Amino acid sequence: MQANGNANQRIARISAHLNPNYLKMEGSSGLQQVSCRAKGGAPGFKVAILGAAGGIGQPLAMLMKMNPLVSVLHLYDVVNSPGVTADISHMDTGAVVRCFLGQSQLEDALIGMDLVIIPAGVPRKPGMTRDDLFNINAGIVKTLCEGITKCCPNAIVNLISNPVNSTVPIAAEVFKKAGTYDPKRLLGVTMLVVVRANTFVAEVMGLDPREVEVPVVGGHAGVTILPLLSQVKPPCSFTPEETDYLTSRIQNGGTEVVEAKAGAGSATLSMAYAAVKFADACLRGLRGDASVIQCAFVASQVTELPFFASKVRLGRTGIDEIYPLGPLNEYERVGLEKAKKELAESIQKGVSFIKK
Ligand SMILES: NC(=O)C1=CN([C@@H]2O[C@H](COP(=O)(O)OP(=O)(O)OC[C@H]3O[C@@H](n4cnc5c(N)ncnc54)[C@H](O)[C@@H]3O)[C@@H](O)[C@H]2O)C=CC1
Ligand SMILES: O=C([O-])CC(=O)C(=O)O
Repeated sequence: MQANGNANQRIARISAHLNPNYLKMEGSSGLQQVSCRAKGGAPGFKVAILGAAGGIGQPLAMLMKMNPLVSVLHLYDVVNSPGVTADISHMDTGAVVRCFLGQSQLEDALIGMDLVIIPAGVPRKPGMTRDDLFNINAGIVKTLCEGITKCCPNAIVNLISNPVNSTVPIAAEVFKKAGTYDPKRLLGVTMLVVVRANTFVAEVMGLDPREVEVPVVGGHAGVTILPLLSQVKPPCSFTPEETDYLTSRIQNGGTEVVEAKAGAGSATLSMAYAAVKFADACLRGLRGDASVIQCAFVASQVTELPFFASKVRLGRTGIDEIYPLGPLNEYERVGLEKAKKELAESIQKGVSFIKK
């Protein structure tokens, strides 16, 4: 009897994580009892996704469940996280998946996390800029970051919500206010523009995109996105027409998807791919792998601006090193000045949102 009692308690505990309403549901199947005897995940990192039921959140959750470095995956949203969690939890990979629904469960979702990925917030519709999302997404990011300060102040934060050029400064100010700010652990995710740049350059040059590396610096909106085509690996030389075409296509890749989706949102699938590529790099850094380098929008002294995207080396405590921009050609120097002007305003807007 005692053994059955313990087993039932285990069933209830595990099932409650999958679906907070489970305890109010009728019956429990034999299959659920068997699953309760499982060990509960391989060794690895604990990752939370905030906004896990969204267009990015769902494929991102699926791909993180497939990542062997993840042992525990917390899926938090203000709607629909039970369905997403139930679905993903059936995948026969190592990570244990747990559901968190609504503001009252935010802190539980965050306790003990090593990495928090934030794709929460509204996406663009045709005709909008990323900055048009500020009014809604700034408040969402502020609330989520307040939760991080309380529950996992040492977690690495990957911030996806737009406008990244302002939401990263917002997050930094929230952390500063709480006394938990560590600039090495806060990273704005600009990986998607790198992924696009690799793809578009490969198309033009007839290369395999997996073998192309384009550094993209600056920020994550319009002219603040600055691909450094003079530093592409393998070394490529572009005509002025190719340079114009590639720079413009990389800067407007997000808008290309927003227009193609015609009101149904912005990039979600390529973004989930990029977010996982970036999160995996952060986890490999945390594990102690050598030479894990990616571009990200971070607190920086590479320019006179307080935040800037450039190549960073990831390590056991987040960012280990931020690389200088390297030699720029005249085209890139002009682009850099334009990028800095717009970036300065977006950064200030984020800072003022918290300081006001
Ligand atoms: N950094 C980048 O490269 C990219 C950023 N984005 C941005 O990512 C964000 C999300 O995009 P999608 O997933 O397409 O939007 P979506 O609308 O499909 O999903 C957003 C999710 O956030 C949730 N959410 C809203 N308020 C929340 C809160 N307070 N706490 C937790 N979750 C909350 C919603 O319930 C929804 O499930 C947008 O701001 C978008 O602009 C999109 C693509 C690329
Ligand atoms: O364009 C958008 O609104 C979403 C985004 O940041 C991107 O796809 O790069």
